[in-house]
Amino acid sequence: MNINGDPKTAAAGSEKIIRLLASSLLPTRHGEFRIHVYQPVDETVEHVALVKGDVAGKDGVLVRVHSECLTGDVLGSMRCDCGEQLDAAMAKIAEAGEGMILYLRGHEGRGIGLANKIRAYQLQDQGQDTVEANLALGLPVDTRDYEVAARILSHLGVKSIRLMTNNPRKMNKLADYGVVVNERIPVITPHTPHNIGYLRTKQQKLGHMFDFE
Ligand SMILES: Nc1nc2c(ncn2[C@@H]2O[C@H](COP(=O)(O)OP(=O)(O)OP(=O)(O)O)[C@@H](O)[C@H]2O)c(=O)[nH]1
Ligand SMILES: [Zn+2]
Repeated sequence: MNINGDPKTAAAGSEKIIRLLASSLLPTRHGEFRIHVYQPVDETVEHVALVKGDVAGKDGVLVRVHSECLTGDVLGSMRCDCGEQLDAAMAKIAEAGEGMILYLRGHEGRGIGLANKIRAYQLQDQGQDTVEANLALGLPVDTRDYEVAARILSHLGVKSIRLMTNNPRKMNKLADYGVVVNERIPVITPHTPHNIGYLRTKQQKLGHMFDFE
């Protein structure tokens, strides 16, 4: 794999080439992490790896591959479970003393972007579910790609992971890029009247694994 994006080798294959742009310590509510900012060559989007402990050369590293959700992660929206999942994943990594969050930008709205996600919310307020709303807008249900996550894991020397997700398709998509996923660890957050419909649709139409009591 080409780590630093040497353009000479970029032409050799169709692999996405990533550059490590910057790194620093990052104290958080969940203790100290190291933040790395990556960017694929010829793209402007910046992705984040938030790492705790020494993960290089390790097997079974606890990993959350998190799709950016401005409304849930930053604004505390209760329409989805993203913000709480991110918090729960960081807490679990802190407890374990080792692991990482891969925060993928450009995944907003399962790939349709923020404005379209908000348009989809408007349709959901009129009775459509999260899948129907995307389709009604003439947009795909999920365009997310996980190659950059695989490249970052490889750059950081991670040998295999325990993936924190309720979405088995995410495991498969990472595996398609060569990531060895040893185990899926559920990230279940409490449901509320605001997100129960959304969670049920994810379970029924998108293959997410939840047990509703
Ligand atoms: N299009 C659309 N995107 C949404 C909606 N609600 C949340 N999202 C986006 O969905 C992404 C998260 O995907 P989810 O399907 O909730 O979960 P996942 O990442 O597939 O699976 P987990 O690992 O279990 O969280 C984030 O980028 C959110 O911005 C919605 O109603 N419509
Ligand atoms: Zn969300």
